[in-house]
Amino acid sequence: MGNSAIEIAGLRVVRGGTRVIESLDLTVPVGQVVGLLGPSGSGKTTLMRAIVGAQIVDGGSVTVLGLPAGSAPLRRRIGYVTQSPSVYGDLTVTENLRYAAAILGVGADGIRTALTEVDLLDHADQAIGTLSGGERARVSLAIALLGRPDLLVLDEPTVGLDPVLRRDLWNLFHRLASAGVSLLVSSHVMDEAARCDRLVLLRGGAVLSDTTLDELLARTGAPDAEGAFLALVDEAAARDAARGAVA
Ligand SMILES: Nc1ncnc2c1ncn2[C@@H]1O[C@H](COP(=O)(O)OP(=O)(O)OP(=O)(O)O)[C@@H](O)[C@H]1O
Repeated sequence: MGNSAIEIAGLRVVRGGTRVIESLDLTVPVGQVVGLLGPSGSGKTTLMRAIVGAQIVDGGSVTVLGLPAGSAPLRRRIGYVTQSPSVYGDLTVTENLRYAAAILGVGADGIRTALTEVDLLDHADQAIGTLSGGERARVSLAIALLGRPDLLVLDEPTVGLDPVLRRDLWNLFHRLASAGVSLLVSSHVMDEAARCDRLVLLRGGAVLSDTTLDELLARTGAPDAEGAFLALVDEAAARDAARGAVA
């Protein structure tokens, strides 16, 4: 697997007859927090689905932890949190974790560790339906952490969270990365870019840029990630227009 958690070459995805991703190449290094940023509809969720093996792909290769995406041995090694996580509202936090833990063969200690990591021990016996949105989001993350995954794929995990919780979660992501976990975290909140080791900017199903925030700011001369992203979008649109003029 070398130093890459994810290697994607020439990925092509068609959904509902629409070409959503066209020839996408991407490398996600091991032990880093990589942000996947881009406007609504740019293909973030589709790309994540392809990485976790939940998306039929039409071409290219997706290699995850050295294995083809979707391989059975990867199931335990990847933690995936979707935008609408499925937890059982009438069960308690612990009961939900116990259910997932039984599938993964994880014991009571593992449940306690996961709850501690997301700071939910105080809510362990509370029914999911009575939790706040932020608490519920952390239950999903705790479930994803249960199998001690090598790769975490998190689809907008901080949506709707207050600034304190968002900061705490990003601190947790970096603690996990320091322990060797690789994280791919999508967001369309550009101020979260500053918290990532690397940034992948998507537009129209293609990678517009894959670099560090510092390099991105230096390259575009923009004051922040949002400005840099807009500069790159304008640059790409100008290129598209020039190509159209030649054709
Ligand atoms: N089943 C489908 N049929 C047709 N088009 C689809 C289907 N699923 C997704 N798409 C289209 O694929 C594109 C990418 O969707 P995707 O959910 O990956 O974007 P996203 O970047 O995650 O968006 P958001 O930030 O809003 O969650 C969108 O234009 C969407 O409308």
